[in-house]
Amino acid sequence: CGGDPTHSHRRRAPAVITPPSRPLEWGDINIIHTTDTHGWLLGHQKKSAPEPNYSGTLGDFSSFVTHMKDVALKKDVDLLLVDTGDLHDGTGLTDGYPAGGTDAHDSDKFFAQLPYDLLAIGNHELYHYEDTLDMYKNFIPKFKGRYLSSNANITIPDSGGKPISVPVGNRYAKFKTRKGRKVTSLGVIFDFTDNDKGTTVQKVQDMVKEKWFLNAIKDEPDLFLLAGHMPVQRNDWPLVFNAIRKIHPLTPIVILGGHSHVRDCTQLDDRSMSLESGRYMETVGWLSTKLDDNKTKKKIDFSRRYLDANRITYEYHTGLKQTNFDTSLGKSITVGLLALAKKFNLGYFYGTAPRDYTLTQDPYPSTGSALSLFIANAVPYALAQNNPRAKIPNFIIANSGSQRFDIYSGSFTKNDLLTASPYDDPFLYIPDIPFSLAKEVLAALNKPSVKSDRAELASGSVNKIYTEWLRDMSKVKTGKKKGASDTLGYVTRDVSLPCYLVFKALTELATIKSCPGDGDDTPHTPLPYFPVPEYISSKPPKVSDKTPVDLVFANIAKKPIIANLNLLQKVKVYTPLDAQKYSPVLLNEAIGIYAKAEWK
Ligand SMILES: Nc1ccn([C@@H]2O[C@H](COP(=O)(O)O)[C@@H](O)[C@H]2O)c(=O)n1
Repeated sequence: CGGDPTHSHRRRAPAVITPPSRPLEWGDINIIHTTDTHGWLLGHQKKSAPEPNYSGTLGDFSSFVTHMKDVALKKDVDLLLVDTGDLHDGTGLTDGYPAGGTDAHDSDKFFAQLPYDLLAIGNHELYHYEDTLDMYKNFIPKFKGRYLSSNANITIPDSGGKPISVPVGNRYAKFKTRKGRKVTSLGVIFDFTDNDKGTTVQKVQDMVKEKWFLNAIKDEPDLFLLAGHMPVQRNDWPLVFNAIRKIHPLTPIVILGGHSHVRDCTQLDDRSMSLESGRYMETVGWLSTKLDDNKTKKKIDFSRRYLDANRITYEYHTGLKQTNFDTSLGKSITVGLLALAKKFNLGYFYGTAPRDYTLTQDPYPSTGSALSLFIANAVPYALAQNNPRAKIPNFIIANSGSQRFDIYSGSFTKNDLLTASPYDDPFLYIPDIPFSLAKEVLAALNKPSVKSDRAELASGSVNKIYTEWLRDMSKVKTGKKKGASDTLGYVTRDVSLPCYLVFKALTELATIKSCPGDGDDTPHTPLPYFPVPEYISSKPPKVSDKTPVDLVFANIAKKPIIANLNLLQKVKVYTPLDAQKYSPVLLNEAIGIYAKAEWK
């Protein structure tokens, strides 16, 4: 396709699903891993490639897990199911609830029907206090001590009404597998700072000094199973890993990470493996290990695989067919999710999208860019409706991370709107900003900074890790023979970069080794990729640099915008109180309002 964004036959490719290339390798302990599911529980429903690769529903996944448990029984080995967070925010099933409801309250009931052995909290469980409270009261108790939040707390009233801060889930779990192996588990989240009032996140570097932590890791299990919402590269895993290694130099350690939405695998040493399994129910992770007697430093045998989440994959690995694959639980989960979609009116029709709009397969800005559609067309249109300030020139800034998924040509529904743009954030404005200053703020926000990896993650630029992964992938030559029919999809190279440098115990530098061999279960041809800035803006108004404009921005960008306004001028000190509500229209309504008017 030569990078030509208008030449889009690649996106209209027929919806074929390539089967896996080879059977899974089973060990003594085997793990199925999900992460960052973000409400994609009915799977990816669009017909354009690569969406059919990810078309399995949570019901299909449930049937898969049931059959895999049977295979494990026959092989007489252990099989564990683990999730590492971010169940909220991402589709109509989580975000399309009627007024007065709570995000993911209904979809979580389906998730809880799966036999998860271990779960960890994600940052999307902490953006809104009411979501965390709902998890605390209604979801977490269903997992009987296996939902972990080692460093995340919620404040609730005690029996006398006094506020107390308690772990949202459990700090750690110790359990025995079916085969009687002892497992010690933690559930750690990165140093997240955008959490809501009434929730707290303790820095990982402080958590590892806590008495409860040192007590929890004191006795040697057969396996340390560390689940956490934290990328397996460029983050704080080495802090937890090193604390354990100090006491247990030979015990196998498996790390299951998340948050940056990539497929990734690293090894912190020869007796450990760290796996991250993508996002949005696109990927199901597989990790297996053959244990030894923990007497020598020799390499432990690990394998890992990234499965495309579809029925062809599930049937292939369970040796079943269309006709005998579905379990009654699996079927009832899918039927229940479809009923929820109906109840939330997710088929509500806004208009017909005239083409595909993508986040990274088209350049920004361009007519095919979903970011351009949002910030240059939809937001200015939606915010101008019934707005007394509409005649005052404005410059609108949003974080590109606020847009979460592509829009495909054809029917554009409430579910499509919420997958593309799920956040119900308000737009704020600061009046009388000279236009030249407004432009400087945007430039400053997008300036590459020399932030530490930890600060980068805390500031939400995890999107950068994901897009860098897409960029690296788009350069991979798959070596496909002419005429071969690899479909579009992820082409993971865990060895794509020699090694990332990470901070080890905050002082020493250490290298992290990528996992050997090919991780993808199904071969693909990579998608085209174009870079995106972290912040995007509306088209500049046709005014002079001195003209005062309304600087309008998405609520989540308030802190960095005010900080930059104060860095770039000294006439006035801006505070959060200077930011006022610009319009009753919320971020997740803008494209719908535009589509209703423009996409007949
Ligand atoms: N209300 C919100 C919450 C988050 N964002 C943006 O989402 C990105 C983080 O999502 P992950 O799934 O990667 O954790 C990040 O770009 C946040 O700024 C938002 O825009 N509004």
